[in-house]
Amino acid sequence: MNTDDKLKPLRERIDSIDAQILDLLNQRARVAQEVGHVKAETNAPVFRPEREAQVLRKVADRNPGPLASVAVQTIFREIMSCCRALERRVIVAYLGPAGTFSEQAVYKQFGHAVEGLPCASIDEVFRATEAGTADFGVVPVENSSEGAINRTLDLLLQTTLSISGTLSIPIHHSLMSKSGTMNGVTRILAHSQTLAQCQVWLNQNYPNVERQAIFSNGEAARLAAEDQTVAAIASEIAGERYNLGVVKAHVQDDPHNRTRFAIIGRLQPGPSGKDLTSLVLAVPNKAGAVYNMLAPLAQHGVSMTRFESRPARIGTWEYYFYVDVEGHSAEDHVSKALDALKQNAPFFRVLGSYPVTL
Ligand SMILES: C=C(O[C@@H]1C=C(C(=O)O)C=C[C@H]1O)C(=O)O
Repeated sequence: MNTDDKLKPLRERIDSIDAQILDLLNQRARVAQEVGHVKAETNAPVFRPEREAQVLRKVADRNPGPLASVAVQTIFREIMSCCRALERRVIVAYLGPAGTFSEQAVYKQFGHAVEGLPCASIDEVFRATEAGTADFGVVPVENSSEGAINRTLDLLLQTTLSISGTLSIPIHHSLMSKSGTMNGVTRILAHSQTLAQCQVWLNQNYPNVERQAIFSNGEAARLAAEDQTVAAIASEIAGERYNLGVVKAHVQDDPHNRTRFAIIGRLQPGPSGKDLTSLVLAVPNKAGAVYNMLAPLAQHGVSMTRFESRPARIGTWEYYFYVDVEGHSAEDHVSKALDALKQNAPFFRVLGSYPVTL
């Protein structure tokens, strides 16, 4: 038997399985439409991150292979995105233009059946979400090599929005230009964070080419497409969008470079069984204050997963502390710990409780 003869029955089996998958997908979609009708009657939120997190955890737990659990979750993320879009297409603001890592974060969290709303700054992402132009916003919170994104932390302090999720994505930067070479290039453009993340490599390889910080890597890529004297450092997705050639891939100094993003919105997700709570607080400037502030967490068996201090440039306090703890504020032990924290802290705000995702 030749190869084609051997493949024919296997392909027939795949065709018949595909027909069943298609049928099941549309059965699922029709149920999601019914969910949509129920929600519309009560004006209930379309996107329920705690439910989606549970669906994704369940498929990973049940997955017998040979497909990897992350692969199955990626597929189900998109299935849920399409089902959700039948209820209503959710609008998500992010730091634009298209092609930025923030846009990748939008798709990783919501799947591709959303309407992305590119914004010119982190401030504008908050504004568009607060004004209701967007249902949610996606903002960078911290980078593994460069630390906190201070503008986001400051805005989180003032906003009326809550955090309804966080996610982290690998950040791989490439040096790109229209010709795919550095011939004739006199300037390298990127966001200041990106230039900082690539500075050792740039010092070694292009010490004499001028570097210019601009508001986004996506914009750098767009400008490089228009100007032969400009190279951009950006994601390869941004490069593809603007038809750039890669001079050198992976030019970030840390190969494990990642950025964590927060989803902000008016929604306050319910408990999913595996959640985090983000809060911000301040303490008086005296000995032992931070120690005393955190004691209630240990007393109530609540683990802290993140602790970040930020000099207060706004408000009355010298430092604000951004703290993530395990659990949901609606859980008894967490709510008791938070009440006790509040007693010791002259400034205290829960930024949100939300499901843990990969
Ligand atoms: C179907 C629902 O609406 C959305 C879509 C979901 C899905 O496709 O499984 C899950 C949660 C919601 O974001 C629901 O709330 O159950």
